[in-house]
Amino acid sequence: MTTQQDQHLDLWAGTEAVLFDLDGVLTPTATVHELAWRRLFEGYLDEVGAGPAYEDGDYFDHIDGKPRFDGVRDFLASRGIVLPEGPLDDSPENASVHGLGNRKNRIFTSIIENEGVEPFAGSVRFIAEAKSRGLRVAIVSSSRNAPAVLRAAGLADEFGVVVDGAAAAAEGLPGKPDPATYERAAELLGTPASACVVIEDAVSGVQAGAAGGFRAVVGIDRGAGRGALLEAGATVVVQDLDELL
Ligand SMILES: O=P(O)(O)OC[C@H]1O[C@@H](O)[C@H](O)[C@@H](O)[C@@H]1O
Repeated sequence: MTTQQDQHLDLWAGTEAVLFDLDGVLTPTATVHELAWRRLFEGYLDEVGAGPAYEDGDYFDHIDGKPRFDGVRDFLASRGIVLPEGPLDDSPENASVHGLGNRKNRIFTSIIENEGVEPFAGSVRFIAEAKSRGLRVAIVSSSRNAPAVLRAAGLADEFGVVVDGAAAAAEGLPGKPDPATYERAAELLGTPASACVVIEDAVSGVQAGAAGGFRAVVGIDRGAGRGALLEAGATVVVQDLDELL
């Protein structure tokens, strides 16, 4: 149980930019990631006969919000399994960190292609409100699929700055919970961290925002749990961005 409480937040006063996580914040794709990870690890644990079985909590405890291959490593570590890294483009059939990550990605992209992506209506309204107030906006996502998800959701033209998993890897930036990707987005927008608000749904992402000295971190509880997000350093926790309009 958390002892943390929401703090007072006057959202618009003193805010010059909003840095949005993508999956679970603007689009319901966090649940698609969650499902793809479940299918991957249920299949893998079954294949190698390792236990304990994959559970819902595993996603939030070891994977949520982190870059793809960190998610593979951290989940396997929870079961005491260490696999070779393999090459970045390792075959999804191979039992390596990159092979398993690529296997998960094959599952994720096939779900997105079949089902499409509809953004959260409250988040679309929030982006419009922020822009109408003259605020700068950026995406900071651990996902290498962020540009494709933004396109599928019809949001690609809204953001001039997108720091995604591929950009972070190319620049050698550590992933969430490290604040480096958020700091890079603030730098690209030309806005000091103290004037940026971070919006996140994952514990690792809230930790990244809290560690970066940003003006505020808004947590959206899409399953991680209100207490866990406050404990991780969220200034306030909401169920939907509509609540802040
Ligand atoms: O495998 P991808 O698309 O590069 O993304 C990895 C991660 O991307 C994040 O945005 C999700 O919140 C994670 O839970 C996910 O595992």
